[in-house]
Amino acid sequence: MAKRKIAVVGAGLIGLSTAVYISESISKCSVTVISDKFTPNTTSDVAAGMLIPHTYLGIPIHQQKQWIRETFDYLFEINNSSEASDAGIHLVSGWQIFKTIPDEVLPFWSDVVLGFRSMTEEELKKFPQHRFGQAFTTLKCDCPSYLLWLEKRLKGNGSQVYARRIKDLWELHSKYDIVVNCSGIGSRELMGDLEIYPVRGQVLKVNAPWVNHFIRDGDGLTYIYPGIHNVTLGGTRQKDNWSLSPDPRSSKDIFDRCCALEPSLQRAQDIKERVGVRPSRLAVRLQKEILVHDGKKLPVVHNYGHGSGGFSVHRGTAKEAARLVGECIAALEGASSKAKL
Ligand SMILES: Cc1cc2nc3c(=O)[nH]c(=O)nc-3n(C[C@H](O)[C@H](O)[C@H](O)COP(=O)(O)OP(=O)(O)OC[C@H]3O[C@@H](n4cnc5c(N)ncnc54)[C@H](O)[C@@H]3O)c2cc1C
Ligand SMILES: O=C(O)CCC(=O)C(=O)O
Repeated sequence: MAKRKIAVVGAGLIGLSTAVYISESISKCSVTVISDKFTPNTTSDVAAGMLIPHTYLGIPIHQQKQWIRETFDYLFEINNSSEASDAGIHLVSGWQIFKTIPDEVLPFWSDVVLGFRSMTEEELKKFPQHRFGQAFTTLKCDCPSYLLWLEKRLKGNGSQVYARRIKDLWELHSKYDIVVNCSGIGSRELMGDLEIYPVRGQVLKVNAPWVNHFIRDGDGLTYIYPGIHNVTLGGTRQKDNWSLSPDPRSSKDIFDRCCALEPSLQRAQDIKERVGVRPSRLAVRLQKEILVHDGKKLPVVHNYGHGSGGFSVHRGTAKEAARLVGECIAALEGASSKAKL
């Protein structure tokens, strides 16, 4: 049986992790990643890389929890292997703090991360403006390192990677049997999907190696995430804003908010501004679609719209996309056997 040719459009966290999952789990296919941008120039490169879930209002909680758990387990295995440093994966402990007691004292993902508990009164003394807090250990990655690691894995198993902008997925029809669309915010134009919208995020990457614990304000706007090479200070969430230029006023505001939580950051050095546009959608679009032109068909699997939580669920959504690709291959095999009869 001939190998089925799969094109994956997009080389962010979602495209590369989906391509890796397909190439490592489906034997009867060859995988090619096609993208107009690669690391270090994708939204995924800007991500803080914290496994800290964001709720998708349009997806059942049990489904989201499964994606988070699959992602946590996968990254935890990398963390415990000799690949950890190359992949940029590490564990990090810290606090999520709240000015008022949240509705969800025990979030649905509390048994996925490690050692989840309420903060003690003693711990809360460090944050006089906050009344409640949660302490836990989760996984974090240095996203540019992880993207390079995923790309290396792909090339190592014989997959191809090409730079090209796709105007219409149908362009890929003559060369590929199945297309997997992981174009993130690019799907707004590529698919004409107006349900996906940009949410601009600005962060600072600073040198402050003495900061070892993460601190996240429960409102999701202010966070301090220590990583391997730097500490990420966030952030902003600006709906319908496409600007990739850093805004100096936002940088000052971020810095001041983070210093209010961790005053030692006043001594931080080498401050760099980074901006990304989150591909936000009520629900991740994870589904099959058959494109039809002049009686010819092209099966497409969509995997885009991960918003603020792409890193936290990427392995789970990659697995689901690969399952849908498997269904497309089975349908193509069924159609070609019927044609031979
Ligand atoms: C400031 C910030 C901090 C964040 N922190 C976290 C975090 O800590 N934890 C977390 O879980 N998530 C975080 N996120 C969210 C996370 O970054 C996204 O969910 C994730 O990066 C989305 O990945 P993606 O691959 O879909 O998109 P992208 O990284 O944007 O990749 C899309 C790819 O598709 C390509 N493409 C698009 N259109 C076309 C086309 N027409 N032809 C060819 N190629 C095309 C692009 O070039 C690109 O390679 C953060 C986001 C921001 C902005
Ligand atoms: O929300 C967080 O705490 C992690 C960073 C993030 O996901 C974001 O800024 O979108």
